[in-house]
Amino acid sequence: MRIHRMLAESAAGVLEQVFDHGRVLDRELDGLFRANPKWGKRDRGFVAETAFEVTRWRRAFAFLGGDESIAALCSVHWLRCGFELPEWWASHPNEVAARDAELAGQPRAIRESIPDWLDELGERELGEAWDKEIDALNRRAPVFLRVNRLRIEVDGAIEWLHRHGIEASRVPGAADALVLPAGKTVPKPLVAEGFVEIQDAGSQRIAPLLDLEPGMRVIDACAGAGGKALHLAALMQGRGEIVAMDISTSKLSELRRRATRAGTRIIRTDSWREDTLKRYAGWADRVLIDAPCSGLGTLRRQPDLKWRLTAASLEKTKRLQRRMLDHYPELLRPGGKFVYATCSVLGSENGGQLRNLTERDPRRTIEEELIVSPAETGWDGFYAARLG
Ligand SMILES: C[S@@+](CC[C@H](N)C(=O)[O-])C[C@H]1O[C@@H](n2cnc3c(N)ncnc32)[C@H](O)[C@@H]1O
Repeated sequence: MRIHRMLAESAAGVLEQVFDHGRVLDRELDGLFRANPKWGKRDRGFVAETAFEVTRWRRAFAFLGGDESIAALCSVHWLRCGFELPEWWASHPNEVAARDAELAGQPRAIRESIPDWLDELGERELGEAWDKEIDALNRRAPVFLRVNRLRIEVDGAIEWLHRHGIEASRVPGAADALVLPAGKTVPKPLVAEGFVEIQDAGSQRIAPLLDLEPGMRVIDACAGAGGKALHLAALMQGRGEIVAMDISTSKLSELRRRATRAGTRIIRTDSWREDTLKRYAGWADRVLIDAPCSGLGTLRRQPDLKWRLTAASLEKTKRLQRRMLDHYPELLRPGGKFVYATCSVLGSENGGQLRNLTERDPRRTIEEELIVSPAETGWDGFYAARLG
């Protein structure tokens, strides 16, 4: 197999942005593909796969190639995929295959390609379980869909996808979820029809924890582009009121677009302002705090996170989580309930935060707790708990 020069250089350019300038991998690839609309599916696939796999296996590939440069890391990836390295490419590492056998004997941080500080933190917080969780978080994730039950039933969705040549299967443990075969996805125009949303099965476990009833008033306090808000609307069968809040107005406009597509009219967006807490105090039956977090549970889909995250940024995020837990429950009416959720596998962002809260505020009690382990489920890692 031959490597096309422009594609190889483009992949290396993306990696330079990610590794040297802390940019977000997905966004860099999106920008690149928008700037090169003539690239075919295979071209885009080659660039995306190179960028993702080199990001995921940065340290292991540096060990295999004996060189940390982006050119060498790409070479290792291509050699392992069976490509011939072109003579114009800057790096031609030797003995990659021979060093493969030695990789298994390297420290976990190298084998699993994570920064040392993060490996130490994972072990401190998860103990023995860290080994299998980080292994699971380094696997490639399949695409999961959530069937939009406002528009179609699960069997109907399987049938509809089949008619479009996509074989989807049910996911035990996640009622509205479907999974696609490895490497398959749903083309954008099909998603635009509103019958399904792309959403990991682990993420689909969060909204049901709110214990909703049609007609309730719900605040999704960190709604982002609405992955969970749309699910809440479906669970409420289109009856009641959902106020989707976020500090990002651009995410909320994306949410409005998705809500229209999904055929729900009960979601209203309202970006956080100084007086938001006061205006909505005591208003909601349910509040979802889907807090900003390290995102470590989603490393399969965002391997660049591990190179951007720092101990200092993690501490800052935890302080924000704590502030949210101190104030956002004020949005509840007396007797209302809230769910705190993260896509992290770290106890200190999850149960640790809630145990601190219940010590600070004895009125709060944990009613139900959910831990989604990537190693046990093959889904992204999530944590959620409902508090009364
Ligand atoms: C985990 S993401 C939410 C994902 C979203 N709920 C979903 O299911 O797609 C966390 C969100 O919190 C937002 N955020 C950050 N700081 C915030 C704050 N102080 N108050 C409310 N939202 C905030 C971020 O913009 C981000 O969209």
